[in-house]
Amino acid sequence: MIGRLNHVAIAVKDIASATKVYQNTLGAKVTDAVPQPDHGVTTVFVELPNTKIELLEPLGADSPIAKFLERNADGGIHHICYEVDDIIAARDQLKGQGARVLGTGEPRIGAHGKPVLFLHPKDFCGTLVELEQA
Ligand SMILES: CC[C@@H](C(=O)O)C(=O)SCCNC(=O)CCNC(=O)[C@H](O)C(C)(C)COP(=O)(O)OP(=O)(O)OC[C@H]1O[C@@H](n2cnc3c(N)ncnc32)[C@H](O)[C@@H]1OP(=O)(O)O
Ligand SMILES: [Co+2]
Repeated sequence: MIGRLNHVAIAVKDIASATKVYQNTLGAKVTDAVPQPDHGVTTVFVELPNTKIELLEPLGADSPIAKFLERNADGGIHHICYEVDDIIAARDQLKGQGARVLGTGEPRIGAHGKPVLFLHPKDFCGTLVELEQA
C-alpha cells in the first residue's frame, strides 16, 4: 500500500538555527520557513536527492509537537511520511486492520497542498506515521 518516502520530520525548538545546520553545515538546499497555522507548526523542507527532511517548530503552546519537545529537549525524529495512491482507500484498509487514525479521521491539507492523515505511533512500531496523497 505505501509508496515513496515523502519526508522524515524532525521536531526542533529553533527552526532558524536548525535550518543553518542543514544549509551551512551539511550544505543542503532548504526552503523558506512557512507557518502552517492549521497544523500548529512552522515548516522548513530540506531537499535531498531522494527525499525530504521536514523541520518542525511549534506554533504556540498547544502545538501537536509541544509535548514531544517537552519529552525530547534536543528535538528528534517526530514522524515519517509515506505517499499513498488513494488516501481514503488506505485509511479504510488500515482502520479495518485495527490501526488508529488520529484527529477526526478525515484527511486535512498538508504542507504540500495535498490531503494528509496521521496514524497512531503505538500501532506502527513506535513511529508516528503520516500518509500523503501522491
Ligand atoms: C505541516 C503539515 C504536516 C505535513 O504536511 O507534513 C505535518 O507534518 S504536521 C506535524 C504535526 N502534526 C501532528 O503530529 C498531528 C498528529 N499528532 C498527534 O495527533 C499527536 O501529536 C499524537 C501523536 C497523538 C501524540 O499526542 P500527545 O498528546 O503529544 O502525546 P500522548 O501523550 O498522547 O502520546 C501517547 C504515546 O505516544 C507516544 N508518542 C507521542 N508522539 C510520538 C511521536 N511523534 N513518535 C513516537 N511516539 C510518540 C508518547 O510517547 C506516548 O507514549 P507512552 O508514554 O508510552 O504512552
Ligand atoms: Co509531515
